Amino acid sequence: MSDLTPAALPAIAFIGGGNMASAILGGLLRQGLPTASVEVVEPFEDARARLARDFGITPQPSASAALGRCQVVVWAVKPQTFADAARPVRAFTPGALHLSVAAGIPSESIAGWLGTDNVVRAMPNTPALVGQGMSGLFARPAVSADGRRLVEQVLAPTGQLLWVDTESALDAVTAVSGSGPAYVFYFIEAMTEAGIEMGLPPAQAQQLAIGTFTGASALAQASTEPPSVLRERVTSKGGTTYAALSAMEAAGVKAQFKTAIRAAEQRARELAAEFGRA
Ligand SMILES: NC(=O)C1=CN([C@@H]2O[C@H](COP(=O)(O)OP(=O)(O)OC[C@H]3O[C@@H](n4cnc5c(N)ncnc54)[C@H](O)[C@@H]3O)[C@@H](O)[C@H]2O)C=CC1
Ligand SMILES: O=C(O)[C@@H]1CCC=N1
Repeated sequence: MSDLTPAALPAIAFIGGGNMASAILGGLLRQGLPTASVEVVEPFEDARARLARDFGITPQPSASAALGRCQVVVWAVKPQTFADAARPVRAFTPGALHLSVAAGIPSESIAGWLGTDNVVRAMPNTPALVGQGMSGLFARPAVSADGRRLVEQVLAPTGQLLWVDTESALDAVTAVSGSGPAYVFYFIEAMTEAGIEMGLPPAQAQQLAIGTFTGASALAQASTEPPSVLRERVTSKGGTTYAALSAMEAAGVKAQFKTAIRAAEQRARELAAEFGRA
Protein backbone atom coordinates (compact mmCIF):
# COMPACT_ATOMS: atom_id res chain seq x y z
CA MET A 1 0.00 0.00 0.00
CA SER A 2 1.28 3.48 -0.88
CA ASP A 3 2.34 5.93 1.84
CA LEU A 4 -0.81 7.81 2.89
CA THR A 5 0.87 10.68 4.73
CA PRO A 6 0.64 14.22 3.29
CA ALA A 7 4.46 14.39 3.38
CA ALA A 8 4.48 11.72 0.64
CA LEU A 9 2.04 13.53 -1.65
CA PRO A 10 3.03 14.97 -5.03
CA ALA A 11 2.83 18.74 -5.57
CA ILE A 12 -0.71 20.15 -5.36
CA ALA A 13 -2.18 23.27 -6.95
CA PHE A 14 -5.14 25.18 -5.55
CA ILE A 15 -7.14 27.38 -7.89
CA GLY A 16 -8.84 29.85 -5.55
CA GLY A 17 -7.48 30.46 -2.07
CA GLY A 18 -10.62 31.20 -0.01
CA ASN A 19 -12.42 29.36 2.82
CA MET A 20 -12.52 25.90 1.35
CA ALA A 21 -8.99 25.95 -0.07
CA SER A 22 -7.75 27.13 3.32
CA ALA A 23 -9.57 24.31 5.10
CA ILE A 24 -8.05 21.65 2.85
CA LEU A 25 -4.62 23.24 2.58
CA GLY A 26 -4.40 23.96 6.33
CA GLY A 27 -5.09 20.31 7.16
CA LEU A 28 -2.50 19.07 4.68
CA LEU A 29 0.19 21.45 5.92
CA ARG A 30 -0.53 20.61 9.58
CA GLN A 31 -0.08 16.94 8.77
CA GLY A 32 3.26 17.38 7.09
CA LEU A 33 2.80 18.50 3.47
CA PRO A 34 5.82 20.74 2.78
CA THR A 35 4.92 24.31 1.75
CA ALA A 36 7.25 23.80 -1.23
CA SER A 37 4.76 21.21 -2.57
CA VAL A 38 1.96 23.78 -2.87
CA GLU A 39 0.99 26.23 -5.60
CA VAL A 40 -2.00 28.55 -5.11
CA VAL A 41 -3.55 30.76 -7.77
CA GLU A 42 -5.47 33.59 -6.09
CA PRO A 43 -6.13 36.85 -7.97
CA PHE A 44 -7.04 38.98 -4.92
CA GLU A 45 -4.15 40.63 -3.12
CA ASP A 46 -5.79 40.60 0.32
CA ALA A 47 -6.48 36.90 0.02
CA ARG A 48 -2.88 36.25 -1.07
CA ALA A 49 -1.56 38.20 1.93
CA ARG A 50 -3.76 36.15 4.27
CA LEU A 51 -2.57 32.87 2.75
CA ALA A 52 1.06 33.97 3.07
CA ARG A 53 0.55 34.97 6.70
CA ASP A 54 -1.47 31.88 7.72
CA PHE A 55 0.44 29.20 5.83
CA GLY A 56 3.85 30.61 4.90
CA ILE A 57 3.23 30.05 1.18
CA THR A 58 3.62 32.41 -1.78
CA PRO A 59 0.41 32.41 -3.83
CA GLN A 60 0.47 33.49 -7.47
CA PRO A 61 -1.95 36.11 -8.88
CA SER A 62 -2.53 34.10 -12.06
CA ALA A 63 -1.89 30.71 -13.65
CA SER A 64 1.68 30.10 -14.82
CA ALA A 65 4.08 27.35 -15.85
CA ALA A 66 4.71 26.74 -12.12
CA LEU A 67 1.48 24.69 -12.15
CA GLY A 68 3.08 22.19 -14.51
CA ARG A 69 4.72 20.22 -11.68
CA CYS A 70 1.40 19.65 -9.87
CA GLN A 71 -0.17 16.21 -10.26
CA VAL A 72 -3.34 17.30 -8.47
CA VAL A 73 -5.27 20.52 -9.07
CA VAL A 74 -7.87 21.42 -6.44
CA TRP A 75 -10.60 23.74 -7.76
CA ALA A 76 -11.87 25.92 -4.91
CA VAL A 77 -13.45 28.82 -6.79
CA LYS A 78 -17.10 29.91 -6.71
CA PRO A 79 -19.32 28.06 -9.20
CA GLN A 80 -19.87 31.27 -11.20
CA THR A 81 -16.09 31.77 -11.55
CA PHE A 82 -15.14 28.25 -12.61
CA ALA A 83 -15.34 28.54 -16.40
CA ASP A 84 -13.27 31.75 -16.48
CA ALA A 85 -10.71 30.39 -14.01
CA ALA A 86 -10.30 27.18 -16.03
CA ARG A 87 -9.26 28.83 -19.29
CA PRO A 88 -5.73 29.96 -18.31
CA VAL A 89 -5.03 26.86 -16.18
CA ARG A 90 -5.77 24.25 -18.83
CA ALA A 91 -2.57 24.74 -20.85
CA PHE A 92 -0.31 24.32 -17.81
CA THR A 93 -1.82 21.14 -16.35
CA PRO A 94 -1.82 18.36 -18.95
CA GLY A 95 -2.04 14.95 -17.26
CA ALA A 96 -3.10 16.35 -13.87
CA LEU A 97 -5.93 14.96 -11.76
CA HIS A 98 -8.54 17.66 -11.17
CA LEU A 99 -10.49 17.76 -7.90
CA SER A 100 -13.38 20.24 -7.78
CA VAL A 101 -15.18 21.30 -4.60
CA ALA A 102 -17.49 23.73 -6.44
CA ALA A 103 -21.17 23.20 -5.60
CA GLY A 104 -23.32 22.11 -8.50
CA ILE A 105 -20.84 22.33 -11.38
CA PRO A 106 -21.12 19.01 -13.31
CA SER A 107 -17.97 16.99 -13.89
CA GLU A 108 -18.84 16.90 -17.59
CA SER A 109 -18.56 20.70 -17.79
CA ILE A 110 -15.27 20.60 -15.89
CA ALA A 111 -13.96 17.87 -18.21
CA GLY A 112 -14.95 20.02 -21.20
CA TRP A 113 -13.31 23.19 -19.85
CA LEU A 114 -10.09 21.39 -18.92
CA GLY A 115 -9.90 18.94 -21.84
CA THR A 116 -9.56 15.86 -19.62
CA ASP A 117 -11.82 13.23 -18.06
CA ASN A 118 -9.50 12.90 -15.08
CA VAL A 119 -11.97 14.74 -12.84
CA VAL A 120 -13.27 14.08 -9.33
CA ARG A 121 -15.91 16.18 -7.62
CA ALA A 122 -15.94 16.54 -3.86
CA MET A 123 -18.44 18.24 -1.60
CA PRO A 124 -16.69 18.99 1.69
CA ASN A 125 -17.93 21.12 4.56
CA THR A 126 -16.33 23.72 6.83
CA PRO A 127 -15.67 21.45 9.85
CA ALA A 128 -12.80 20.37 7.58
CA LEU A 129 -11.07 23.38 9.20
CA VAL A 130 -10.73 21.33 12.39
CA GLY A 131 -10.30 17.92 10.73
CA GLN A 132 -13.95 16.98 11.43
CA GLY A 133 -15.35 17.50 7.95
CA MET A 134 -17.71 15.25 6.01
CA SER A 135 -17.10 15.03 2.27
CA GLY A 136 -19.01 13.29 -0.49
CA LEU A 137 -16.91 12.25 -3.51
CA PHE A 138 -17.75 11.32 -7.10
CA ALA A 139 -15.21 10.23 -9.72
CA ARG A 140 -15.76 10.23 -13.46
CA PRO A 141 -15.41 6.69 -14.82
CA ALA A 142 -12.05 7.52 -16.41
CA VAL A 143 -10.43 8.16 -13.02
CA SER A 144 -8.18 5.25 -12.04
CA ALA A 145 -8.05 3.50 -8.67
CA ASP A 146 -4.74 5.29 -8.08
CA GLY A 147 -6.44 8.60 -8.88
CA ARG A 148 -9.16 7.87 -6.31
CA ARG A 149 -6.51 6.98 -3.73
CA LEU A 150 -4.69 10.23 -4.45
CA VAL A 151 -7.91 12.18 -3.84
CA GLU A 152 -8.39 10.29 -0.56
CA GLN A 153 -4.85 11.25 0.47
CA VAL A 154 -5.44 14.91 -0.36
CA LEU A 155 -8.71 15.07 1.59
CA ALA A 156 -7.87 12.68 4.46
CA PRO A 157 -6.79 15.48 6.84
CA THR A 158 -10.20 17.15 6.43
CA GLY A 159 -12.18 14.32 8.08
CA GLN A 160 -14.55 11.59 6.85
CA LEU A 161 -14.86 10.72 3.14
CA LEU A 162 -17.76 9.00 1.39
CA TRP A 163 -17.76 7.95 -2.29
CA VAL A 164 -21.13 8.14 -4.04
CA ASP A 165 -21.95 6.13 -7.18
CA THR A 166 -23.95 8.72 -9.11
CA GLU A 167 -23.15 12.36 -9.69
CA SER A 168 -26.71 13.43 -8.92
CA ALA A 169 -26.23 12.11 -5.36
CA LEU A 170 -23.76 14.97 -4.86
CA ASP A 171 -26.68 17.44 -4.95
CA ALA A 172 -28.16 15.61 -1.96
CA VAL A 173 -24.73 15.53 -0.27
CA THR A 174 -24.46 19.29 -0.84
CA ALA A 175 -27.89 19.85 0.71
CA VAL A 176 -27.31 17.58 3.73
CA SER A 177 -23.65 17.90 4.71
CA GLY A 178 -22.17 20.62 2.46
CA SER A 179 -24.58 23.29 3.66
CA GLY A 180 -25.36 21.32 6.84
CA PRO A 181 -22.97 23.07 9.24
CA ALA A 182 -24.96 26.27 8.65
CA TYR A 183 -28.14 24.50 9.81
CA VAL A 184 -26.38 23.29 12.94
CA PHE A 185 -25.05 26.79 13.68
CA TYR A 186 -28.57 28.13 13.15
CA PHE A 187 -29.93 25.73 15.76
CA ILE A 188 -27.07 26.57 18.11
CA GLU A 189 -28.01 30.24 17.69
CA ALA A 190 -31.67 29.46 18.44
CA MET A 191 -30.82 27.42 21.54
CA THR A 192 -28.43 30.12 22.74
CA GLU A 193 -31.01 32.88 22.22
CA ALA A 194 -33.65 30.86 24.07
CA GLY A 195 -31.22 30.34 26.96
CA ILE A 196 -30.53 34.07 27.13
CA GLU A 197 -34.25 34.84 27.01
CA MET A 198 -34.70 32.50 29.99
CA GLY A 199 -32.13 34.50 31.95
CA LEU A 200 -28.81 32.70 31.37
CA PRO A 201 -25.68 34.79 30.76
CA PRO A 202 -24.90 34.71 26.99
CA ALA A 203 -21.58 32.86 27.41
CA GLN A 204 -23.22 30.17 29.51
CA ALA A 205 -26.16 29.81 27.12
CA GLN A 206 -23.75 29.38 24.21
CA GLN A 207 -21.59 26.88 26.08
CA LEU A 208 -24.67 24.79 26.90
CA ALA A 209 -25.90 24.87 23.28
CA ILE A 210 -22.54 24.01 21.68
CA GLY A 211 -21.71 21.40 24.33
CA THR A 212 -25.06 19.75 23.72
CA PHE A 213 -24.45 19.48 19.96
CA THR A 214 -20.94 18.14 20.55
CA GLY A 215 -22.16 15.54 23.06
CA ALA A 216 -25.23 14.45 21.10
CA SER A 217 -23.17 14.09 17.90
CA ALA A 218 -20.53 12.04 19.72
CA LEU A 219 -23.23 9.81 21.24
CA ALA A 220 -24.96 9.33 17.88
CA GLN A 221 -21.59 8.47 16.28
CA ALA A 222 -20.62 5.99 19.01
CA SER A 223 -24.03 4.34 19.38
CA THR A 224 -25.20 1.26 17.48
CA GLU A 225 -28.77 2.54 17.85
CA PRO A 226 -30.43 5.00 15.48
CA PRO A 227 -30.93 8.67 16.47
CA SER A 228 -34.68 8.06 16.85
CA VAL A 229 -34.02 5.59 19.72
CA LEU A 230 -31.54 7.98 21.32
CA ARG A 231 -34.18 10.72 21.06
CA GLU A 232 -36.83 8.52 22.69
CA ARG A 233 -34.44 7.83 25.56
CA VAL A 234 -34.24 11.54 26.38
CA THR A 235 -38.01 11.90 26.16
CA SER A 236 -39.71 10.98 29.45
CA LYS A 237 -43.45 10.57 29.18
CA GLY A 238 -45.12 13.83 30.16
CA GLY A 239 -41.73 15.43 30.74
CA THR A 240 -39.90 18.50 29.46
CA THR A 241 -38.47 17.01 26.24
CA TYR A 242 -41.89 15.71 25.34
CA ALA A 243 -43.26 19.23 25.77
CA ALA A 244 -40.58 20.68 23.48
CA LEU A 245 -40.84 18.00 20.78
CA SER A 246 -44.64 18.20 20.78
CA ALA A 247 -44.38 21.95 20.22
CA MET A 248 -41.96 21.35 17.33
CA GLU A 249 -44.24 18.77 15.72
CA ALA A 250 -47.27 21.07 16.10
CA ALA A 251 -45.30 23.87 14.41
CA GLY A 252 -44.20 21.54 11.61
CA VAL A 253 -40.51 22.12 12.35
CA LYS A 254 -39.34 18.76 10.94
CA ALA A 255 -41.39 19.08 7.76
CA GLN A 256 -40.20 22.67 7.28
CA PHE A 257 -36.61 21.67 7.89
CA LYS A 258 -36.84 18.93 5.26
CA THR A 259 -38.37 21.40 2.81
CA ALA A 260 -35.46 23.76 3.47
CA ILE A 261 -32.93 21.00 2.73
CA ARG A 262 -34.72 20.23 -0.53
CA ALA A 263 -34.35 23.92 -1.44
CA ALA A 264 -30.58 23.53 -1.11
CA GLU A 265 -30.68 20.45 -3.37
CA GLN A 266 -32.73 22.40 -5.91
CA ARG A 267 -30.24 25.29 -5.77
CA ALA A 268 -27.36 22.87 -6.46
CA ARG A 269 -29.24 21.78 -9.62
CA GLU A 270 -29.82 25.40 -10.60
CA LEU A 271 -26.13 26.20 -10.19
CA ALA A 272 -25.39 23.42 -12.70
CA ALA A 273 -27.86 24.94 -15.16
CA GLU A 274 -26.65 28.52 -14.60
CA PHE A 275 -22.89 28.06 -14.49
CA GLY A 276 -22.21 24.57 -15.80
CA ARG A 277 -22.58 25.30 -19.50
CA ALA A 278 -19.48 24.67 -21.54
N1 LIG B 1 -17.83 27.37 2.15
C1 LIG B 1 -18.39 26.18 2.24
O1 LIG B 1 -18.95 25.77 3.27
C2 LIG B 1 -18.30 25.23 1.09
C3 LIG B 1 -17.96 25.67 -0.17
N2 LIG B 1 -17.90 24.80 -1.21
C4 LIG B 1 -17.54 25.25 -2.55
O2 LIG B 1 -16.21 25.69 -2.50
C5 LIG B 1 -16.02 26.68 -3.49
C6 LIG B 1 -15.27 27.83 -2.88
O3 LIG B 1 -16.04 28.35 -1.83
P1 LIG B 1 -15.38 29.24 -0.69
O4 LIG B 1 -14.00 28.76 -0.42
O5 LIG B 1 -16.36 29.33 0.41
O6 LIG B 1 -15.31 30.64 -1.49
P2 LIG B 1 -14.32 31.85 -1.29
O7 LIG B 1 -14.96 33.03 -1.91
O8 LIG B 1 -13.86 31.92 0.13
O9 LIG B 1 -13.05 31.42 -2.18
C7 LIG B 1 -13.01 31.51 -3.57
C8 LIG B 1 -11.69 32.16 -3.96
O10 LIG B 1 -11.53 32.10 -5.36
C9 LIG B 1 -10.82 33.27 -5.75
N3 LIG B 1 -10.97 33.50 -7.19
C10 LIG B 1 -11.86 34.29 -7.84
N4 LIG B 1 -11.65 34.25 -9.17
C11 LIG B 1 -10.59 33.41 -9.38
C12 LIG B 1 -9.89 32.97 -10.54
N5 LIG B 1 -10.25 33.37 -11.77
N6 LIG B 1 -8.87 32.11 -10.37
C13 LIG B 1 -8.51 31.69 -9.15
N7 LIG B 1 -9.13 32.09 -8.00
C14 LIG B 1 -10.17 32.92 -8.12
C15 LIG B 1 -11.46 34.35 -4.90
O11 LIG B 1 -10.65 35.50 -4.81
C16 LIG B 1 -11.61 33.63 -3.57
O12 LIG B 1 -10.50 33.84 -2.71
C17 LIG B 1 -17.39 27.08 -4.01
O13 LIG B 1 -17.53 26.59 -5.32
C18 LIG B 1 -18.37 26.41 -3.08
O14 LIG B 1 -19.49 25.94 -3.79
C19 LIG B 1 -18.07 23.47 -1.02
C20 LIG B 1 -18.39 22.98 0.20
C21 LIG B 1 -18.58 23.81 1.35
O1 LIG C 1 -23.63 27.61 0.05
C1 LIG C 1 -22.96 27.12 -0.88
O2 LIG C 1 -23.30 27.30 -2.06
C2 LIG C 1 -21.74 26.31 -0.56
C3 LIG C 1 -21.89 24.89 -0.99
C4 LIG C 1 -22.07 24.09 0.24
C5 LIG C 1 -21.78 25.02 1.31
N1 LIG C 1 -21.56 26.21 0.86
